[in-house]
Amino acid sequence: MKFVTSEQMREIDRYTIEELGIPAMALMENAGRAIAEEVLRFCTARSSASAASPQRGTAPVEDRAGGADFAGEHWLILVGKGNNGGDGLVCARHLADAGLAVSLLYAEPPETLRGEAAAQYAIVQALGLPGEVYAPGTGQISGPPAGGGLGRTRPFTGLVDALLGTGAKGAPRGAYASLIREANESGLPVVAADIPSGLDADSGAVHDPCIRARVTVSLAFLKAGLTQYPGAGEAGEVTVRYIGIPRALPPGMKAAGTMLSAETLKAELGVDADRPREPDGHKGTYGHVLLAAGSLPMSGAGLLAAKAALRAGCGLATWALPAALLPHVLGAVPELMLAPAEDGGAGAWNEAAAGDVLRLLAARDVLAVGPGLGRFPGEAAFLRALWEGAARPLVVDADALNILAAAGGLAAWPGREAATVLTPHPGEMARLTGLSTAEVQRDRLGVARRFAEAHGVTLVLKGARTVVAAPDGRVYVNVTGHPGMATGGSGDVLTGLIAGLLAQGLDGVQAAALGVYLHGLAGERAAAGRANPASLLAGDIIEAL
Ligand SMILES: NC(=O)C1=CN([C@@H]2O[C@H](COP(=O)(O)OP(=O)(O)OC[C@H]3O[C@@H](n4cnc5c(N)ncnc54)[C@H](O)[C@@H]3O)[C@@H](O)[C@H]2O)[C@H](O)CC1
Ligand SMILES: [K+]
Repeated sequence: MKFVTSEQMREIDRYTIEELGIPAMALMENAGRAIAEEVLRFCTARSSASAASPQRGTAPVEDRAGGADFAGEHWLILVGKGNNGGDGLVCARHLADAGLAVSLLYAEPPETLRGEAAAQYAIVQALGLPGEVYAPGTGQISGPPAGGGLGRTRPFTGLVDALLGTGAKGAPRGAYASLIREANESGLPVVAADIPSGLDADSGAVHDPCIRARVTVSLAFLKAGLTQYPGAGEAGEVTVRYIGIPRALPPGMKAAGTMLSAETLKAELGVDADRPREPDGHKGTYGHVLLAAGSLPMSGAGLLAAKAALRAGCGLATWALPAALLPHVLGAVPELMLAPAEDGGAGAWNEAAAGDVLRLLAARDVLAVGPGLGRFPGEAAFLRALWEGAARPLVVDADALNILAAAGGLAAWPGREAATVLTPHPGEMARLTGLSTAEVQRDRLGVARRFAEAHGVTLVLKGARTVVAAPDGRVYVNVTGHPGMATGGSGDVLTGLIAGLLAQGLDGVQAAALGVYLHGLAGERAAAGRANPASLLAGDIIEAL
């Protein structure tokens, strides 16, 4: 599934209306109807859910006749002054025709409505749908007994947020802000039109206030801000509804990004998650991964990454580690080959060890550097030697990223020919970019895309809804995963997994996208198998691969 920015959506609207000639009124009609259908779906689910779990001891309920009964529903439509509000007016009409009680609450006097929204206002007036202009603090939403508003006769059972859509700029202002606060305080379920009002449609940042929706009906295309937290968390269940805007983007327009799924991996990246193996495959067919990882206090990171690479299906894996550590990890993973890097007996890395790694790499296909590497004198020269000397696909993670950042970041480093994948978590990304972690998290999609394009690397910005940004600007968002995966070593597993896929001939973007997808899927499966998912260990993810 593709997603777009609000600016792209405005251009898509313009192109559809002005170049293709599809009337804006038709689009608004379809939008309002789609939102109404999602409200009805919500009501039906809620009533069947309550029916499904009747209070204990109540009298037997006669089996409901087929069609749902919405007689008990009273929905309040919060109407903004733009076309989002117009969608809400159309929605109101369709809900009324489905038998729900419907009332309208206008953020601003409806006389300020323009264009199609004004035309829709005239229709709801002709139909006599009750409405009031919002008066802050008069309890119009809270209904009886506190307020004397529209809900005085019958309490509301739900709200439609048609206040602000892709035309919003900045934090909700004035009446919109207090209306959003009252809506959230009412505790009533909210179905948001296009996006929850108060959400930044492009980054997923959440203004104060922002509607907390149970359902968000994204019109025509998924909006970028709905793919990243915290916005994704405020949107509730997101459904994208076709409203008559062609699914093909206007000529020359590239979507802001694509949500990863088995289908998009195959269609977009030519990667088959369940790729069958050739019958005559042999160890050499599937590549050989070299890991430069581990140090005295963190030898496990190297083991996890190496094991994950093998589980990813590479033919062979060699773990280069400081010589003093080697005896202690002998046999830990029998399938793994070990290679000592000169450490002077300290169990730490040093600048000279880069030569050992490059010599080993000559007979191997991929290098992953970073898990458990630690910090050490000569670290920058060590990493630079690998960055420039490794004419192979390279995965850079963890301390290698921190060393890179401490050495001044990639701006001063030469571009690399071979595939290069960096896998920072938000804190490491902050150090790499000089931003604060909060600034990274406020615009994950933009920060990742700009970095990947600027430095010609594949950038994996980890976290819920991991972002994979390609050197050519393509952006993918991963939706697999589980909170239980926020555990030490989970990142080491991902590094090994991506390296293992690179060793099998995938390019940087393919390996990163498939890697994050499988990593999350494995985490879900590992968590599902545990009574308490919080007890998940990184090793469980490897076993689930
Ligand atoms: N254009 C189409 O063909 C379709 C549009 N659809 C819906 O329209 C909205 C976008 O509508 P737009 O008129 O551009 O703006 P909004 O309704 O989102 O904005 C409302 C209005 O509010 C003012 N405003 C902006 N920012 C703020 C703020 N921070 N606080 C208070 N007020 C603000 C400003 O005047 C805006 O104009 C889109 O989301 C769809 O819902 C349909 O999908 C059909 C096709
Ligand atoms: K909205």
